[in-house]
Amino acid sequence: MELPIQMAVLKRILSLVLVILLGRFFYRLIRVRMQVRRFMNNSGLKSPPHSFLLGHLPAFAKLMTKYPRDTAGQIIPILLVNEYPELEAQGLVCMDAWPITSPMLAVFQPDMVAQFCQAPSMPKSDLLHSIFKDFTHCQDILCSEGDHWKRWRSIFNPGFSSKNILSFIPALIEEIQVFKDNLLKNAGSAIVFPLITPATKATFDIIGRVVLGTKLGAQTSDSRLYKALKDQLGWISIADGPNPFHRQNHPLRRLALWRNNWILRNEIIPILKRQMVETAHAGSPQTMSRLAIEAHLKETGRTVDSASIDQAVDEEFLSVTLAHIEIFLIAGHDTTASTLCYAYYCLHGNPDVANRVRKEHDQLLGADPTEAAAMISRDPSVLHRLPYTAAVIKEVLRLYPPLASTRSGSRNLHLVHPETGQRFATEGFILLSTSNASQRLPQYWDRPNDFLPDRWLVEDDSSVNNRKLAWRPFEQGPRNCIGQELALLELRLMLVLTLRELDIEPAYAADATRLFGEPAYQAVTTNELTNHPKDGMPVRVKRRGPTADIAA
Ligand code: HEM
Repeated sequence: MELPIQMAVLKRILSLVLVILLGRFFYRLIRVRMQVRRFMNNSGLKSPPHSFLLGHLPAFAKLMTKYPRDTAGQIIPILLVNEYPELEAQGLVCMDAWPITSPMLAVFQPDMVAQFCQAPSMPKSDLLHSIFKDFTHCQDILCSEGDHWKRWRSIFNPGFSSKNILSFIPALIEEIQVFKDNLLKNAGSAIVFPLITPATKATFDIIGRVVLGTKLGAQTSDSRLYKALKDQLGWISIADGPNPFHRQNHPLRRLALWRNNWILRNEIIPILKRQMVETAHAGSPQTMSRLAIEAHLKETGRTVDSASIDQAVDEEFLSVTLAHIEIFLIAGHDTTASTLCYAYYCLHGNPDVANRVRKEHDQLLGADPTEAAAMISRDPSVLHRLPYTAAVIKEVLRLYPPLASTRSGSRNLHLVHPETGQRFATEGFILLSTSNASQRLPQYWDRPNDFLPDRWLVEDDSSVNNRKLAWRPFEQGPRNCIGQELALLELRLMLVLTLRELDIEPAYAADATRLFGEPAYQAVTTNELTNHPKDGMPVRVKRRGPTADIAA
């Protein structure tokens, strides 16, 4: 008799839990939809059709029937503006995709972006915190705020200065040499492979040299650190709404996160401890780990030796430094890798530009490309004398920015359109700086969808001002990318050391899906946080002989 009674009680409890969950869901749904409706009515905002039950999801679903299904989410605002041209004049689009994500204001008018990214720089969004909370516990400078952020940013700023970065060049050359040799192994064969894989491993090894002063060996071995970090990226959530199918609800997620955190800690902390002992003898270049250690030893007035290290070391210092090393390793590799892939892609599609770039390299470094590495090692500052190559990279980042910044809206913040004076409340919204859109707006850019590096060499006033405002791949203001100098220099070096010896040809199928006419569109990529080229950019590699160089 007892069993049926217990079952009945269990059923009741389950029904109650279900009712509570559904109640919470519908309560939140009504609140979100009313907030969005109120916002649209009060601001007089034009919007795609908005359903009370499903928000903008039906409008997005209809829109996406015209485009590849895996188009990266950050492209949707520009597709919406193309679909509903009346939205462009507002400078922003409201996107209510709850319960997939919180409602967002995707802002593309550059002055309005400055109103929440520059003055003031609003706190980072809960979405960003939800991504990193189980990983770095948001103790790093990407996610943190206030005094904590200020203190750590000022510790690391000198490490990312131009001067310090130039002193890493010989180490970077070593890693790029491995990258080139790996590509050359496939040269001349019919092998097609996703370029993003070797590019990501190379940029990972490069950031390892800068951040930890250590060879991480992702390009040459089965690196545990690399594998754990990539696996971790797959598990950290990016849906902040109650989406039942998201990987954040996987029953083994916690275990996987714990395991990866454990591996990362065990790989990185011994390096930090070793460097704490050696720091008294450290010279230039200043790696990020050494900068953190020096700041800590200076503040505490301690010295440590190998005998006392395990007792002397401060747990809190270690965990915050670990969080920073992890965030630098993450932020510093796949953004640069996908930019590199797009650079080869754009150059292949624009042979005249590619020839001009090669000519610039010949003129600066001599006609023999095999001499370049030694010349640059002797005088790394030559990398600052490549204006056309620099313009190519800027143009690549204009067309294919790998990520967008998010901030929290607030009761105290209204965005004001500089021309119309229209005001928009921001409370309850994630604010998205939509660089994909602002960098392709026809009012800021001539022939916005064309790859035109020369636009960066024109000194005419109006276009210079437009460029300053609307080009935001690294965001602007106090929370801009700390690694931008490094990324730009690294990309220049990678092109200089490869472009005259290799032809990297995209190998998409003739009937591949396309966006804006391109098969290499930015696509949703499983287990990655930033925009990657579709299918990792399949390519074929050919070695360029001396004849090809002369012909160029
Ligand atoms: C092409 C390459 C890169 C691009 C396009 C890029 C883009 C960005 C953007 C848009 C932000 C602002 C994010 C936000 O507001 O939430 C950012 C921040 C950041 N980036 Fe990069 N990044 C690149 C390379 C790097 C590299 C090489 C590092 C080196 C470690 C790095 C480290 C960081 C860090 C630590 C922050 C947070 C800065 C702060 O809030 O104080 N990034 N990056």
